[in-house]
Amino acid sequence: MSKILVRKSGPLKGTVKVSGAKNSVLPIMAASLLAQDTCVLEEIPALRDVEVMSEVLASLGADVKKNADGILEIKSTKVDNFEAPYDLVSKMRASFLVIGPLLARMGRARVSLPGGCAIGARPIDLHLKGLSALGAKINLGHGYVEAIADKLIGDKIYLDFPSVGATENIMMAACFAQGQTIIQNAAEEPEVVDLANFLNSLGANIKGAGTDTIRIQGVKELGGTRHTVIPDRIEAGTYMVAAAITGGDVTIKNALPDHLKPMIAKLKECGVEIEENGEHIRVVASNGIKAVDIKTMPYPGFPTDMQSQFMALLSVAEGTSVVIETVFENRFMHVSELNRMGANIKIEGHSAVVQGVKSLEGAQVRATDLRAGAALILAGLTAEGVTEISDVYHIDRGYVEIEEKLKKLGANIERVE
Ligand SMILES: CC(=O)N[C@H]1[C@@H](OP(=O)(O)OP(=O)(O)OC[C@H]2O[C@@H](n3ccc(=O)[nH]c3=O)[C@H](O)[C@@H]2O)O[C@H](CO)[C@@H](O)[C@@H]1O
Ligand SMILES: C=C(OP(=O)(O)O)C(=O)O
Repeated sequence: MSKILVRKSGPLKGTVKVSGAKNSVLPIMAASLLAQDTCVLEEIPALRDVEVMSEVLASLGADVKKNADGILEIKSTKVDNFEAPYDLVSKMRASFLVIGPLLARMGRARVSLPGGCAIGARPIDLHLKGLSALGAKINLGHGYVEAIADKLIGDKIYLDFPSVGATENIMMAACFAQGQTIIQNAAEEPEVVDLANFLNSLGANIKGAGTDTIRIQGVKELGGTRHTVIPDRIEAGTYMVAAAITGGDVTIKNALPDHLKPMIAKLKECGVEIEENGEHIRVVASNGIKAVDIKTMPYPGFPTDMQSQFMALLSVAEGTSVVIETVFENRFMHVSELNRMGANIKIEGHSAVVQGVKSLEGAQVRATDLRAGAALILAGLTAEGVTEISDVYHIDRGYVEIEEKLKKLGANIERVE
Protein backbone atom coordinates (compact mmCIF):
# COMPACT_ATOMS: atom_id res chain seq x y z
CA MET A 1 0.00 0.00 0.00
CA SER A 2 1.34 3.43 -0.94
CA LYS A 3 1.89 6.17 1.60
CA ILE A 4 2.64 9.82 1.09
CA LEU A 5 5.37 11.38 3.22
CA VAL A 6 5.30 15.15 3.65
CA ARG A 7 7.93 17.23 5.43
CA LYS A 8 7.80 20.87 6.45
CA SER A 9 8.32 22.88 3.28
CA GLY A 10 9.39 26.49 2.97
CA PRO A 11 7.24 28.97 1.08
CA LEU A 12 6.00 27.27 -2.11
CA LYS A 13 6.95 29.24 -5.19
CA GLY A 14 6.30 28.96 -8.93
CA THR A 15 3.50 28.00 -11.28
CA VAL A 16 1.12 25.06 -11.26
CA LYS A 17 -1.39 24.06 -13.94
CA VAL A 18 -4.82 22.85 -12.93
CA SER A 19 -6.24 19.77 -14.70
CA GLY A 20 -9.74 19.23 -16.10
CA ALA A 21 -12.50 18.96 -13.50
CA LYS A 22 -13.24 15.49 -12.11
CA ASN A 23 -16.82 16.49 -11.35
CA SER A 24 -17.37 17.65 -14.94
CA VAL A 25 -15.72 14.81 -16.75
CA LEU A 26 -17.60 12.04 -14.90
CA PRO A 27 -21.15 13.22 -15.78
CA ILE A 28 -20.02 14.17 -19.29
CA MET A 29 -18.66 10.66 -19.83
CA ALA A 30 -21.99 9.25 -18.60
CA ALA A 31 -23.85 11.61 -20.94
CA SER A 32 -21.88 10.36 -23.92
CA LEU A 33 -24.11 7.25 -23.66
CA LEU A 34 -26.79 9.41 -25.29
CA ALA A 35 -24.72 10.29 -28.35
CA GLN A 36 -25.19 8.60 -31.74
CA ASP A 37 -21.75 9.72 -32.90
CA THR A 38 -18.26 9.90 -31.45
CA CYS A 39 -17.61 12.23 -28.52
CA VAL A 40 -14.06 13.57 -28.25
CA LEU A 41 -13.33 14.93 -24.80
CA GLU A 42 -10.31 17.14 -24.11
CA GLU A 43 -8.47 18.07 -20.89
CA ILE A 44 -9.35 14.73 -19.35
CA PRO A 45 -7.57 14.39 -16.00
CA ALA A 46 -5.59 11.18 -15.44
CA LEU A 47 -7.55 10.10 -12.39
CA ARG A 48 -8.64 6.80 -10.91
CA ASP A 49 -12.30 7.93 -11.10
CA VAL A 50 -11.98 8.50 -14.86
CA GLU A 51 -10.61 4.96 -15.24
CA VAL A 52 -13.57 3.58 -13.29
CA MET A 53 -16.08 5.52 -15.41
CA SER A 54 -14.32 4.22 -18.53
CA GLU A 55 -14.76 0.66 -17.18
CA VAL A 56 -18.44 1.32 -16.47
CA LEU A 57 -19.05 2.62 -20.01
CA ALA A 58 -17.10 -0.26 -21.54
CA SER A 59 -19.15 -2.76 -19.51
CA LEU A 60 -22.28 -1.24 -21.06
CA GLY A 61 -20.90 -1.76 -24.56
CA ALA A 62 -19.34 1.65 -25.29
CA ASP A 63 -16.00 1.93 -27.03
CA VAL A 64 -13.75 4.12 -24.88
CA LYS A 65 -10.33 5.05 -26.23
CA LYS A 66 -7.69 7.11 -24.53
CA ASN A 67 -5.85 8.97 -27.32
CA ALA A 68 -3.08 11.49 -27.01
CA ASP A 69 -2.50 12.97 -23.57
CA GLY A 70 -5.75 14.02 -22.01
CA ILE A 71 -8.03 13.10 -24.92
CA LEU A 72 -10.77 10.53 -24.58
CA GLU A 73 -12.87 9.24 -27.48
CA ILE A 74 -16.18 7.61 -26.65
CA LYS A 75 -18.40 5.84 -29.17
CA SER A 76 -21.71 4.62 -27.75
CA THR A 77 -23.30 3.21 -30.92
CA LYS A 78 -22.97 -0.39 -29.73
CA VAL A 79 -24.26 0.09 -26.18
CA ASP A 80 -26.54 -2.89 -25.54
CA ASN A 81 -26.31 -3.54 -21.81
CA PHE A 82 -28.48 -1.61 -19.36
CA GLU A 83 -26.95 -2.88 -16.13
CA ALA A 84 -24.18 -1.22 -14.10
CA PRO A 85 -23.04 -3.84 -11.60
CA TYR A 86 -22.19 -3.58 -7.91
CA ASP A 87 -18.45 -4.15 -8.31
CA LEU A 88 -18.12 -1.00 -10.46
CA VAL A 89 -20.69 1.26 -8.77
CA SER A 90 -19.28 0.41 -5.34
CA LYS A 91 -15.85 1.63 -6.50
CA MET A 92 -17.22 5.07 -7.31
CA ARG A 93 -20.55 6.69 -6.44
CA ALA A 94 -20.57 8.81 -9.60
CA SER A 95 -21.19 5.60 -11.59
CA PHE A 96 -24.83 6.08 -10.59
CA LEU A 97 -24.92 8.92 -13.14
CA VAL A 98 -25.42 6.34 -15.92
CA ILE A 99 -29.00 5.63 -14.80
CA GLY A 100 -30.44 8.78 -16.42
CA PRO A 101 -28.83 8.34 -19.85
CA LEU A 102 -29.42 4.56 -19.92
CA LEU A 103 -33.10 5.03 -19.15
CA ALA A 104 -33.42 7.71 -21.83
CA ARG A 105 -31.63 5.67 -24.43
CA MET A 106 -32.82 2.13 -23.75
CA GLY A 107 -36.05 2.65 -21.82
CA ARG A 108 -34.51 0.59 -19.07
CA ALA A 109 -31.65 0.73 -16.57
CA ARG A 110 -30.53 -1.47 -13.70
CA VAL A 111 -27.88 0.16 -11.57
CA SER A 112 -26.47 -0.94 -8.24
CA LEU A 113 -27.43 1.29 -5.30
CA PRO A 114 -24.33 3.40 -4.65
CA GLY A 115 -24.50 3.36 -0.84
CA GLY A 116 -22.95 5.96 1.44
CA CYS A 117 -19.33 6.87 2.01
CA ALA A 118 -17.12 8.47 4.65
CA ILE A 119 -18.76 11.89 4.26
CA GLY A 120 -22.42 10.91 4.59
CA ALA A 121 -25.26 8.53 3.78
CA ARG A 122 -25.77 10.19 0.38
CA PRO A 123 -29.26 8.94 -0.53
CA ILE A 124 -30.50 8.99 -4.14
CA ASP A 125 -34.17 9.76 -3.45
CA LEU A 126 -34.07 13.00 -5.46
CA HIS A 127 -32.61 11.25 -8.52
CA LEU A 128 -35.44 8.70 -8.33
CA LYS A 129 -38.12 11.34 -7.66
CA GLY A 130 -37.04 13.06 -10.88
CA LEU A 131 -36.94 9.91 -12.99
CA SER A 132 -40.36 8.77 -11.79
CA ALA A 133 -41.82 12.23 -12.49
CA LEU A 134 -40.68 11.68 -16.08
CA GLY A 135 -42.71 8.46 -16.14
CA ALA A 136 -40.21 5.78 -15.10
CA LYS A 137 -41.34 2.88 -12.94
CA ILE A 138 -38.76 2.44 -10.20
CA ASN A 139 -38.15 -0.87 -8.43
CA LEU A 140 -35.66 -1.33 -5.63
CA GLY A 141 -34.45 -4.80 -4.77
CA HIS A 142 -31.39 -6.90 -4.05
CA GLY A 143 -29.24 -3.77 -3.82
CA TYR A 144 -30.22 -2.53 -7.27
CA VAL A 145 -32.42 0.23 -8.68
CA GLU A 146 -34.35 -0.69 -11.77
CA ALA A 147 -35.96 2.08 -13.83
CA ILE A 148 -38.24 1.22 -16.73
CA ALA A 149 -40.21 3.45 -19.10
CA ASP A 150 -41.71 2.88 -22.55
CA LYS A 151 -41.47 6.59 -23.03
CA LEU A 152 -40.48 9.53 -20.86
CA ILE A 153 -42.69 12.60 -20.72
CA GLY A 154 -41.45 16.03 -19.58
CA ASP A 155 -42.68 17.35 -16.24
CA LYS A 156 -41.97 20.02 -13.62
CA ILE A 157 -39.62 18.65 -10.96
CA TYR A 158 -38.86 20.52 -7.76
CA LEU A 159 -35.73 19.32 -5.94
CA ASP A 160 -35.96 19.55 -2.14
CA PHE A 161 -32.22 20.25 -2.15
CA PRO A 162 -30.20 21.45 -5.15
CA SER A 163 -28.44 18.10 -5.56
CA VAL A 164 -25.70 18.15 -8.20
CA GLY A 165 -26.07 14.48 -9.13
CA ALA A 166 -29.89 14.53 -9.19
CA THR A 167 -29.89 17.65 -11.41
CA GLU A 168 -27.44 15.93 -13.77
CA ASN A 169 -29.26 12.59 -13.92
CA ILE A 170 -32.63 14.26 -14.54
CA MET A 171 -31.17 16.62 -17.14
CA MET A 172 -29.69 13.67 -19.05
CA ALA A 173 -32.87 11.57 -18.84
CA ALA A 174 -35.00 14.52 -19.97
CA CYS A 175 -33.03 15.01 -23.19
CA PHE A 176 -35.21 12.39 -24.96
CA ALA A 177 -38.45 13.03 -22.98
CA GLN A 178 -41.50 14.21 -24.88
CA GLY A 179 -42.11 17.95 -24.37
CA GLN A 180 -40.51 20.14 -21.74
CA THR A 181 -38.95 19.22 -18.41
CA ILE A 182 -38.41 21.97 -15.85
CA ILE A 183 -36.06 21.35 -12.93
CA GLN A 184 -36.71 23.80 -10.11
CA ASN A 185 -34.26 24.42 -7.27
CA ALA A 186 -31.66 22.88 -9.57
CA ALA A 187 -27.97 22.78 -8.67
CA GLU A 188 -26.11 25.77 -10.15
CA GLU A 189 -22.57 24.34 -10.03
CA PRO A 190 -20.24 25.11 -12.97
CA GLU A 191 -20.02 21.36 -13.61
CA VAL A 192 -23.80 21.27 -14.24
CA VAL A 193 -23.30 24.09 -16.76
CA ASP A 194 -20.44 22.20 -18.40
CA LEU A 195 -22.66 19.12 -18.75
CA ALA A 196 -25.49 21.21 -20.26
CA ASN A 197 -23.04 22.82 -22.72
CA PHE A 198 -21.78 19.36 -23.69
CA LEU A 199 -25.34 18.05 -24.20
CA ASN A 200 -26.32 21.15 -26.19
CA SER A 201 -23.30 20.66 -28.43
CA LEU A 202 -24.65 17.15 -29.16
CA GLY A 203 -27.96 18.74 -30.21
CA ALA A 204 -29.90 18.89 -26.93
CA ASN A 205 -32.08 21.86 -26.08
CA ILE A 206 -31.25 22.88 -22.49
CA LYS A 207 -31.70 26.39 -21.17
CA GLY A 208 -31.05 27.93 -17.77
CA ALA A 209 -28.15 25.74 -16.56
CA GLY A 210 -26.27 27.78 -13.96
CA THR A 211 -29.54 29.17 -12.55
CA ASP A 212 -32.00 27.46 -10.22
CA THR A 213 -34.42 26.67 -13.06
CA ILE A 214 -33.33 24.46 -15.94
CA ARG A 215 -35.60 23.86 -18.94
CA ILE A 216 -35.02 20.87 -21.17
CA GLN A 217 -36.97 20.50 -24.39
CA GLY A 218 -36.83 16.87 -25.48
CA VAL A 219 -35.24 16.00 -28.84
CA LYS A 220 -35.33 12.81 -30.95
CA GLU A 221 -31.60 12.11 -31.07
CA LEU A 222 -28.17 13.46 -30.22
CA GLY A 223 -25.09 13.43 -32.49
CA GLY A 224 -21.42 13.63 -31.60
CA THR A 225 -19.13 16.46 -30.53
CA ARG A 226 -15.73 17.67 -29.40
CA HIS A 227 -15.73 19.22 -25.93
CA THR A 228 -13.10 20.62 -23.58
CA VAL A 229 -13.78 20.02 -19.91
CA ILE A 230 -13.64 23.05 -17.56
CA PRO A 231 -10.72 23.41 -15.11
CA ASP A 232 -11.07 21.78 -11.70
CA ARG A 233 -12.00 24.55 -9.26
CA ILE A 234 -11.38 22.29 -6.26
CA GLU A 235 -7.88 21.38 -7.41
CA ALA A 236 -7.23 25.10 -8.02
CA GLY A 237 -8.51 25.94 -4.54
CA THR A 238 -6.30 23.25 -3.00
CA TYR A 239 -3.15 24.80 -4.56
CA MET A 240 -4.31 28.25 -3.43
CA VAL A 241 -4.41 26.92 0.13
CA ALA A 242 -1.00 25.24 -0.36
CA ALA A 243 0.45 28.66 -1.22
CA ALA A 244 -1.29 30.26 1.77
CA ILE A 245 -0.35 27.66 4.38
CA THR A 246 3.36 27.81 3.43
CA GLY A 247 3.50 31.62 3.15
CA GLY A 248 4.28 31.15 -0.54
CA ASP A 249 3.88 32.91 -3.87
CA VAL A 250 2.19 30.61 -6.39
CA THR A 251 0.59 31.31 -9.75
CA ILE A 252 -2.20 28.92 -10.62
CA LYS A 253 -2.76 28.49 -14.36
CA ASN A 254 -5.95 27.24 -16.01
CA ALA A 255 -8.07 28.50 -13.10
CA LEU A 256 -11.30 30.42 -13.64
CA PRO A 257 -11.60 33.18 -11.01
CA ASP A 258 -15.34 33.27 -11.60
CA HIS A 259 -15.65 29.71 -10.27
CA LEU A 260 -13.38 30.44 -7.31
CA LYS A 261 -15.14 33.44 -5.77
CA PRO A 262 -15.74 31.95 -2.30
CA MET A 263 -12.18 30.64 -2.00
CA ILE A 264 -10.72 33.96 -3.20
CA ALA A 265 -12.95 35.92 -0.79
CA LYS A 266 -12.09 33.73 2.21
CA LEU A 267 -8.34 33.75 1.50
CA LYS A 268 -8.45 37.55 1.25
CA GLU A 269 -10.25 37.64 4.62
CA CYS A 270 -7.41 35.49 5.96
CA GLY A 271 -4.98 38.23 4.89
CA VAL A 272 -3.69 36.54 1.72
CA GLU A 273 -3.10 38.63 -1.41
CA ILE A 274 -4.77 37.41 -4.59
CA GLU A 275 -4.19 38.72 -8.11
CA GLU A 276 -6.71 37.64 -10.74
CA ASN A 277 -5.47 37.75 -14.27
CA GLY A 278 -7.61 36.08 -16.97
CA GLU A 279 -7.15 32.35 -16.41
CA HIS A 280 -4.28 32.81 -13.93
CA ILE A 281 -4.49 33.45 -10.22
CA ARG A 282 -1.49 34.52 -8.15
CA VAL A 283 -1.61 33.82 -4.43
CA VAL A 284 0.89 35.61 -2.21
CA ALA A 285 0.90 34.97 1.52
CA SER A 286 3.43 36.89 3.55
CA ASN A 287 1.54 38.24 6.56
CA GLY A 288 0.40 35.13 8.42
CA ILE A 289 -3.14 33.76 8.37
CA LYS A 290 -6.08 35.31 10.23
CA ALA A 291 -8.99 33.21 11.50
CA VAL A 292 -12.20 33.33 9.42
CA ASP A 293 -15.61 31.67 9.67
CA ILE A 294 -16.80 29.40 6.88
CA LYS A 295 -20.18 27.90 6.05
CA THR A 296 -20.42 25.39 3.23
CA MET A 297 -23.33 25.88 0.83
CA PRO A 298 -24.40 24.76 -2.63
CA TYR A 299 -22.84 26.87 -5.42
CA PRO A 300 -22.24 29.80 -5.49
CA GLY A 301 -21.66 29.31 -1.76
CA PHE A 302 -18.45 28.00 -0.24
CA PRO A 303 -17.89 24.44 -1.59
CA THR A 304 -18.02 21.53 0.81
CA ASP A 305 -15.20 19.99 -1.27
CA MET A 306 -12.88 22.77 0.02
CA GLN A 307 -13.94 22.59 3.67
CA SER A 308 -11.23 20.23 4.91
CA GLN A 309 -8.41 22.03 3.09
CA PHE A 310 -9.48 25.35 4.66
CA MET A 311 -9.74 23.60 8.03
CA ALA A 312 -6.05 22.65 7.69
CA LEU A 313 -5.22 26.30 6.98
CA LEU A 314 -7.35 27.66 9.83
CA SER A 315 -5.77 25.22 12.26
CA VAL A 316 -2.59 27.37 12.08
CA ALA A 317 -4.39 30.74 11.84
CA GLU A 318 -4.25 33.48 14.43
CA GLY A 319 -7.49 33.26 16.42
CA THR A 320 -10.58 31.10 16.47
CA SER A 321 -12.59 30.10 13.38
CA VAL A 322 -15.96 28.40 13.12
CA VAL A 323 -16.53 26.06 10.18
CA ILE A 324 -20.13 25.01 9.54
CA GLU A 325 -20.82 22.08 7.20
CA THR A 326 -24.35 22.22 5.78
CA VAL A 327 -24.08 20.01 2.68
CA PHE A 328 -22.98 16.63 4.11
CA GLU A 329 -23.94 15.43 7.57
CA ASN A 330 -20.63 13.72 8.36
CA ARG A 331 -17.81 15.57 6.68
CA PHE A 332 -15.51 16.08 9.67
CA MET A 333 -13.50 12.84 9.56
CA HIS A 334 -10.31 14.86 8.97
CA VAL A 335 -10.73 16.65 12.31
CA SER A 336 -9.40 13.81 14.43
CA GLU A 337 -6.48 13.35 12.03
CA LEU A 338 -5.61 17.08 12.14
CA ASN A 339 -5.87 16.95 15.95
CA ARG A 340 -3.35 14.06 15.89
CA MET A 341 -1.02 16.59 14.25
CA GLY A 342 -1.49 19.06 17.12
CA ALA A 343 -4.46 21.05 15.83
CA ASN A 344 -7.07 22.22 18.33
CA ILE A 345 -10.45 21.56 16.73
CA LYS A 346 -13.68 20.69 18.51
CA ILE A 347 -16.77 19.43 16.75
CA GLU A 348 -20.14 20.68 17.94
CA GLY A 349 -22.89 19.16 15.79
CA HIS A 350 -22.48 20.50 12.25
CA SER A 351 -19.85 23.04 13.36
CA ALA A 352 -16.16 22.77 14.07
CA VAL A 353 -14.50 25.32 16.32
CA VAL A 354 -10.91 25.73 15.22
CA GLN A 355 -8.58 27.37 17.74
CA GLY A 356 -5.47 28.26 15.74
CA VAL A 357 -2.18 26.85 17.06
CA LYS A 358 1.38 28.17 16.49
CA SER A 359 2.50 25.04 14.63
CA LEU A 360 1.51 21.49 13.77
CA GLU A 361 3.64 18.40 14.16
CA GLY A 362 4.03 15.48 11.75
CA ALA A 363 2.23 12.26 12.65
CA GLN A 364 0.95 9.05 11.09
CA VAL A 365 -2.50 9.90 9.74
CA ARG A 366 -5.12 8.38 7.46
CA ALA A 367 -6.81 9.91 4.43
CA THR A 368 -10.43 9.09 5.26
CA ASP A 369 -11.71 10.52 1.96
CA LEU A 370 -10.42 12.44 -1.02
CA ARG A 371 -10.46 15.99 0.36
CA ALA A 372 -9.53 14.87 3.87
CA GLY A 373 -6.38 13.42 2.26
CA ALA A 374 -5.65 16.72 0.53
CA ALA A 375 -6.08 18.54 3.85
CA LEU A 376 -3.52 16.26 5.50
CA ILE A 377 -0.98 16.94 2.75
CA LEU A 378 -1.53 20.68 3.24
CA ALA A 379 -1.15 20.35 7.01
CA GLY A 380 2.00 18.26 6.47
CA LEU A 381 3.59 21.06 4.45
CA THR A 382 3.61 23.28 7.53
CA ALA A 383 4.06 20.64 10.27
CA GLU A 384 7.39 20.02 12.03
CA GLY A 385 8.85 16.61 11.15
CA VAL A 386 7.29 13.96 8.94
CA THR A 387 3.61 13.45 8.19
CA GLU A 388 2.92 9.93 6.97
CA ILE A 389 -0.41 9.64 5.17
CA SER A 390 -1.97 6.23 4.52
CA ASP A 391 -4.99 5.23 2.35
CA VAL A 392 -3.77 7.59 -0.34
CA TYR A 393 -5.90 5.87 -2.99
CA HIS A 394 -8.59 8.34 -1.96
CA ILE A 395 -6.33 11.21 -3.03
CA ASP A 396 -5.66 9.58 -6.42
CA ARG A 397 -9.39 9.68 -7.15
CA GLY A 398 -9.27 13.43 -7.56
CA TYR A 399 -5.75 14.91 -7.84
CA VAL A 400 -3.55 14.45 -10.91
CA GLU A 401 0.13 13.95 -9.97
CA ILE A 402 -0.24 15.81 -6.70
CA GLU A 403 3.28 15.01 -5.46
CA GLU A 404 4.88 16.06 -8.75
CA LYS A 405 2.90 19.30 -8.92
CA LEU A 406 3.76 20.19 -5.32
CA LYS A 407 7.42 19.16 -5.72
CA LYS A 408 7.75 21.56 -8.66
CA LEU A 409 6.65 24.32 -6.28
CA GLY A 410 9.38 23.30 -3.82
CA ALA A 411 7.42 20.99 -1.50
CA ASN A 412 9.14 18.16 0.32
CA ILE A 413 6.79 15.31 -0.53
CA GLU A 414 7.25 11.76 -1.75
CA ARG A 415 5.26 8.58 -2.26
CA VAL A 416 6.61 5.33 -0.83
CA GLU A 417 5.36 1.77 -1.16
C1 LIG B 1 -19.05 13.49 -8.78
C2 LIG B 1 -19.53 14.77 -8.19
O1 LIG B 1 -19.91 15.68 -8.89
N1 LIG B 1 -19.45 14.88 -6.87
C3 LIG B 1 -19.84 16.11 -6.22
C4 LIG B 1 -21.34 16.15 -6.10
O2 LIG B 1 -21.74 14.98 -5.37
P1 LIG B 1 -23.28 14.57 -5.33
O3 LIG B 1 -23.90 14.86 -6.65
O4 LIG B 1 -23.35 13.20 -4.80
O5 LIG B 1 -23.81 15.59 -4.25
P2 LIG B 1 -25.29 16.15 -4.06
O6 LIG B 1 -25.30 17.58 -4.46
O7 LIG B 1 -26.23 15.23 -4.71
O8 LIG B 1 -25.45 16.02 -2.49
C5 LIG B 1 -25.65 17.12 -1.64
C6 LIG B 1 -26.52 16.74 -0.47
O9 LIG B 1 -27.78 16.31 -0.93
C7 LIG B 1 -28.13 15.05 -0.38
N2 LIG B 1 -28.92 14.29 -1.37
C8 LIG B 1 -28.47 14.15 -2.66
C9 LIG B 1 -29.19 13.43 -3.57
C10 LIG B 1 -30.40 12.85 -3.18
O10 LIG B 1 -31.09 12.17 -3.96
N3 LIG B 1 -30.83 13.01 -1.89
C11 LIG B 1 -30.13 13.73 -0.97
O11 LIG B 1 -30.54 13.86 0.18
C12 LIG B 1 -26.76 14.39 -0.13
O12 LIG B 1 -26.85 13.35 0.81
C13 LIG B 1 -25.96 15.57 0.34
O13 LIG B 1 -26.17 15.78 1.72
O14 LIG B 1 -21.73 17.34 -5.41
C14 LIG B 1 -21.24 17.41 -4.05
C15 LIG B 1 -21.80 18.68 -3.42
O15 LIG B 1 -21.29 19.79 -4.02
C16 LIG B 1 -19.71 17.39 -4.08
O16 LIG B 1 -19.24 17.32 -2.76
C17 LIG B 1 -19.18 16.19 -4.84
O17 LIG B 1 -17.79 16.33 -5.05
C1 LIG C 1 -17.04 14.12 -2.55
C2 LIG C 1 -16.34 14.16 -3.67
O1 LIG C 1 -16.51 13.36 -4.76
P1 LIG C 1 -17.56 12.18 -5.00
O2 LIG C 1 -18.91 12.78 -5.12
O3 LIG C 1 -17.09 11.63 -6.31
O4 LIG C 1 -17.43 11.24 -3.84
C3 LIG C 1 -15.25 15.16 -3.88
O5 LIG C 1 -14.83 15.34 -5.04
O6 LIG C 1 -14.81 15.78 -2.90
